Amino acid sequence: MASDSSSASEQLVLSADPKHPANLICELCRGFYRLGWVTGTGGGTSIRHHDHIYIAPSGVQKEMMVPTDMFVMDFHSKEYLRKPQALKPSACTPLFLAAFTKRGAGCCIHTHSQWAVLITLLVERESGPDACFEIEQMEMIKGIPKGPGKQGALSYFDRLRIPIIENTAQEEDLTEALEQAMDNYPDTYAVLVRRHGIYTWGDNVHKAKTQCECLDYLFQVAVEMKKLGLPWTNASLADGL
Ligand SMILES: CSCCC(=O)C(=O)COP(=O)(O)O
Ligand SMILES: [Zn+2]
Repeated sequence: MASDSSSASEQLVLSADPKHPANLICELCRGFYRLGWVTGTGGGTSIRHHDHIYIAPSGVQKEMMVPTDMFVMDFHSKEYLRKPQALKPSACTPLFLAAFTKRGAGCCIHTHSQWAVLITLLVERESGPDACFEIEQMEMIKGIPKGPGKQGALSYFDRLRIPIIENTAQEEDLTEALEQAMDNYPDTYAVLVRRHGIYTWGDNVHKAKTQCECLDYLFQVAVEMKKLGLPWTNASLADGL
């Protein structure tokens, strides 16, 4: 029979509600796996629900996870309230925390999408604060909000800018650069990681997921445009790029 403390720990993740964060993370990751976003154990997602942060384990097949695999952290103390035995929390945890603390996000998604990776290789600008992917006059730009504290979404004629940071040997070592990119691009809801993928976040799960879908669509279109010699922005059209 389970002890009181182990059953209290299970209560944090066991629910018949499909919208419970522990159920949602498993369901979302199964969908993301089918899109090629979280294959080979890479990528993942984390949800903040009130004062609880739900975090997947590290190095596991993200499409095979069950709710009892989830770690739960207290948002304020950053103490783990639940630590499944023999598992480690995702190496992406400090990056997810940056989205929750610096941006007030309710959900953060990390993908290893090949379209995101290709975009980081196609952006010609050098590394540093100016390294960013830019695109305009694409319908799916309208799926991205204008910025934290701003009303509404970008318009078709707005230019979408997604900063790019350089990859590091260890996932957690990306945290400082990700936070710097958030400061340099106060309106951004995503940061690309060169030769690695993307971190994107939203106010809630629905927004993080749909924003991630819009971005991935734009990255795929942009890669195909590049192959056809088509410019991503009017400025590059004027420059003859
Ligand atoms: C082959 S995946 C390499 C690690 C990585 O980039 C990643 O996103 C997964 O981290 P986790 O600790 O959640 O497995
Ligand atoms: Zn990764």
